[in-house]
Amino acid sequence: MAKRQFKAESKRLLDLMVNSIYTHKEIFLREIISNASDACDKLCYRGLTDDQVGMSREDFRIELSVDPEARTITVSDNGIGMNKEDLENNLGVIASSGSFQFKQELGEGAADTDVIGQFGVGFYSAFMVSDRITVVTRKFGEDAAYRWQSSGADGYTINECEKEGHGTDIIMHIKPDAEEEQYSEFLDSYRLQGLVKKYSDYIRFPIRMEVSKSRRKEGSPDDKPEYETYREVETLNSMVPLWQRSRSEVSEDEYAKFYRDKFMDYAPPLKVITADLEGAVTYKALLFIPSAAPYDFYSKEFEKGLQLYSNGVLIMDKCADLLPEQFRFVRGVVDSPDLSLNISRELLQHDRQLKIIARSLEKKIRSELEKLLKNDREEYEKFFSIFGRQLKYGVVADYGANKESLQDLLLFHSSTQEKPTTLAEYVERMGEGQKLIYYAAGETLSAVDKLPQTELLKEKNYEMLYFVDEVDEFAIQMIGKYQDKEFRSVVDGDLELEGEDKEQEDDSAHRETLDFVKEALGDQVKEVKLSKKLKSHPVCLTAGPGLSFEMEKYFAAVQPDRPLKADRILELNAAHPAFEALERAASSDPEQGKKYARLLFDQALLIAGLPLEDASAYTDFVCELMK
Ligand SMILES: Nc1ncnc2c1ncn2[C@@H]1O[C@H](COP(=O)(O)OP(=O)(O)OP(=O)(O)O)[C@@H](O)[C@H]1O
Repeated sequence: MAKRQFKAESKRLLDLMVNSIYTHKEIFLREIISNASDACDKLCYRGLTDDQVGMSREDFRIELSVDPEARTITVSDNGIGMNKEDLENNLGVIASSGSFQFKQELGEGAADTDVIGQFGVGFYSAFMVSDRITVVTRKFGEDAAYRWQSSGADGYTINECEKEGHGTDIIMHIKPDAEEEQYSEFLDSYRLQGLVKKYSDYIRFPIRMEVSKSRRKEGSPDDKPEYETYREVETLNSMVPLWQRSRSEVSEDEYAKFYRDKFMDYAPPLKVITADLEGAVTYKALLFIPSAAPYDFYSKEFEKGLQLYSNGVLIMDKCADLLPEQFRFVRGVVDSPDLSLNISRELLQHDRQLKIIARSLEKKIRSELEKLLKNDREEYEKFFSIFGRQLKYGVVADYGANKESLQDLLLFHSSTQEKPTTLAEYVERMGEGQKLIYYAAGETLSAVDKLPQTELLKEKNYEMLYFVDEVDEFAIQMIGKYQDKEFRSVVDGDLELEGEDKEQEDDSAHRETLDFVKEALGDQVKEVKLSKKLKSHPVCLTAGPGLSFEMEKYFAAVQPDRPLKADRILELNAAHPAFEALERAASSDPEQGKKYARLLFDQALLIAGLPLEDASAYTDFVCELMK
């Protein structure tokens, strides 16, 4: 038969196929196997209403064979098969193929390789690894069989031939090795087995291949065992995906094994989440919260994402769009029959469906965490110690778009509680007169606990949240108010305690001293005032509203070339002997008074964990006092 030409557009798609980058080429097997599975499905479906078929689900199979000498890989199925007309219509027209339409939507030259890597491109992907493809096929219920052959863009031929039984053999003639592309690797049966496991493990018909195995020779002595290789047909795929089975049928051990194998984790997951939705979109999801953070979790290198399947066939290994940032630690799989390997059905529609799935997963994960918090506090605390920081980042991200949905999942250390507390629990413990939610931030719990600014609140038995994560203050500022209660930094803010005001009057009694200190320190401090918070300590530093010291430290670390500086307000304890000494020196020996002012300021910087401007001058002066 004369050679027939592909439609003009088809040639362009073939070009795209052949020139795609190498790492994506391995998906050809997935595509060919998916087609074989579809063909089995079609006949199986017909068998439901047509007695002639005489086959049930168990009778279908897909066979994979490889001939390294002839350089061929063959995928055979006993599905519906094709007649001449089908071959013309299905394998002669690539223009209807999904990736082609997609490429047209994107415009010339756009993201070619990603299209191929992430989505199905159908039968023609076999040309990425083959220089010739032969299809031998016989349609169910018909006598004639046909051989379709093509070497790519220059067209194809169809001839009648012999074939026993219905179904299709796809014979791929693998390209010779090129400089950078070792096509021969696909002729290695281990490599093919690996590809089936990776992409087609959940195809619901057995994918069988004759494989080499080794066994001990019968009768060989124990002390000198001899081995022989033999060939055996093996089913390569596990067929039933765990996520298709209902939760009650699967043991925790099975989930744990699946998780470890699939996500290469040595530890079992902290929590298993299953979701099964039918409606506007239908999907099943099997998600895991790991019991340890991957080493690169809080770095830019970490890639979030869920494995995306369409009816058991892997479409994307890490689909980032399915996971919101705050839950980026979740691993797992999502399978939706609504997503096709073929992206032809308008990419936009896919996008919309992905979004619906993502939104539904977000809700599901959140409600599972809420349940865990409510029902198994210990386990939740464990979870929070590993991934809590990510939830706080989630509060801050996107200008606080998710703060309401996340705020009740947060835990903080508390000055009065042994275990971390939620905001709701804190508010419930608040006394009648307490208007604000107090917090203190610092580098470690013990450093925060020793901050002089916490003295007064401790004395009055007020509870404080202790922040030691750099993101804590940002998260709290983003939340703004919780149950109508404002947050107030013990370190930086006015505590607004009842009966505080009279101390304010005393300021005037020491006005001269305070002005003296301000003048001595100049622009280094914004204000010098008497403290309402200090009890036994002589001095502390506060930042006032806005940027806090912990935020200043954060910015110094992440953008050292553009540091942001918090205001420095020096608070002095008028009841402390050090203040009295300062006051005396200020009037009798101003030079000495200036040194005292500097000394107290440096001490305040040290307590706040801020760098001293001149550390050696500070130590010199302390030594001088010791003389
Ligand atoms: N093994 C097979 N048995 C029967 N028909 C087949 C087989 N392989 C391919 N076909 C036919 O050829 C058509 C084209 O296949 P192709 O893989 O290019 O696209 P598709 O399967 O429709 O979409 P996708 O891009 O999702 O794979 C199929 O729709 C099917 O009708």
